[in-house]
Amino acid sequence: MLFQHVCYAGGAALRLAKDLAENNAGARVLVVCVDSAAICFTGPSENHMDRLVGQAIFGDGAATSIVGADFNTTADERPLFRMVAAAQTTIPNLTDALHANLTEKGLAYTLSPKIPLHIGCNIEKCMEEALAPLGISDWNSVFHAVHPGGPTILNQVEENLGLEPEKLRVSRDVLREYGNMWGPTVLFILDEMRKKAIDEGMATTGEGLEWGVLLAFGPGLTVETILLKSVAIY
Ligand SMILES: CC(C)(COP(=O)(O)OP(=O)(O)OC[C@H]1O[C@@H](n2cnc3c(N)ncnc32)[C@H](O)[C@@H]1OP(=O)(O)O)[C@@H](O)C(=O)NCCC(=O)NCCSC(=O)CC(=O)O
Repeated sequence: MLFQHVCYAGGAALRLAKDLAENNAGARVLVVCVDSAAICFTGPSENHMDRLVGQAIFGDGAATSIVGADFNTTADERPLFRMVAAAQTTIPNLTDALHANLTEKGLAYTLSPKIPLHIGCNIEKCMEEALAPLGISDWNSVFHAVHPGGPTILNQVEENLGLEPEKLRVSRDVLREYGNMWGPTVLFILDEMRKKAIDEGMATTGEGLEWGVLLAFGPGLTVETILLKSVAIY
């Protein structure tokens, strides 16, 4: 069980499930990702404006996913995305930017106003590490499932990667509809993305594209990066 992983839990759980599935022939791993922002609810404090920010954007969420390797078409199994590679990176010297401590009063967190900038400055390196083996350097040629830590974080990712506005539409839609649900958020985004692809008659689950990335951020600052391959929609 992974617990208290907060915002990058969805990426970490998928990465771990991928390892388990690939190393246990025939295994199907049920990922259950649940977070409740109630654990960090506090009254307003002039000394902790960041907690007001969290209370404004955080939401409760739960999502599940089944992860397997060597899927079985005869059993009517239909994969939605393939996780080709997964990595966790810690951006150095930023342990104070975002941290959460379990206390008697619940989860007490600190959000530096500079989190969006820190993520923005480091995001391209994560993209390069994930996509260089495929020779991809045009970030608009892939689909993006980006954890929407807040609107400014998405703006920074968009700006630093030179993304067209449409690229983060699903991340923005999920943030607007449900809030930042911490770990489950990226699973909501993958689900919305493949539903949107079906509704809009696209060729693949990844907005009609072949390759994509899942990016989840959290305390550390930690970045979970998963290289995804979409699946054709028939
Ligand atoms: C909170 C916002 C939605 C507000 O956006 P707006 O465009 O309305 O306004 P803004 O960014 O100019 O900020 C308005 C005022 O709030 C202040 N302000 C913003 N963030 C603050 C923070 N963390 N602590 C204290 N003050 C803060 C600004 O300095 C500014 O003050 P003044 O008016 O005095 O100039 C945005 O700033 C945002 O998306 N921030 C990122 C939130 C975040 O940290 N998410 C990570 C959650 S954890 C997570 O999900 C994991 C992860 O992502 O790593």
